[in-house]
Amino acid sequence: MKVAIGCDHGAYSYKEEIKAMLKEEGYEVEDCGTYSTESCDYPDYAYAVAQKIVNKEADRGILICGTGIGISIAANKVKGIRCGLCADSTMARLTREHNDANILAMGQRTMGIEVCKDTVNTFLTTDFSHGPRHERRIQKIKEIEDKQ
Ligand SMILES: O=C(CO)[C@H](O)[C@H](O)COP(=O)(O)O
Repeated sequence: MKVAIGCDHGAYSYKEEIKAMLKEEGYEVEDCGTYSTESCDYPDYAYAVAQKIVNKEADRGILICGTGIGISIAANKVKGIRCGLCADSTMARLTREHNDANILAMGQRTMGIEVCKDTVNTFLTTDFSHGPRHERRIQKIKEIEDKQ
């Protein structure tokens, strides 16, 4: 599985730790930045990771900012992106099973690194549940996108 990862300055150290963990676990990782703690704008990295997903250059995305809020809002503006902001592995499991989320968002200023790592691992190893009710609801999300 190929994973695209991105962050802003507020989450640079977690991005580096998670990238190292994923490589150790055998994932192919594309680092979309940022590449330092210099102040930057989270929408730029949300867009970069989202483009990797919609262009099928990556299977899943991981985005991290201070809270995960801004970067998830930005990613969800891209048609075809379902970015779940998750604070633990239960949320990660449910956003895969119910929402078929293709990007996980988290916050470095709100979560511990070990919880983030568990959340990432659950997100990457949980399949969509494929129930008719979930598929119907995701179809309705797509219909909202098409109305814009
Ligand atoms: O969490 C975030 C967005 O939701 C950002 O990481 C945060 O707003 C950056 O703040 P600052 O520029 O003050 O470091």
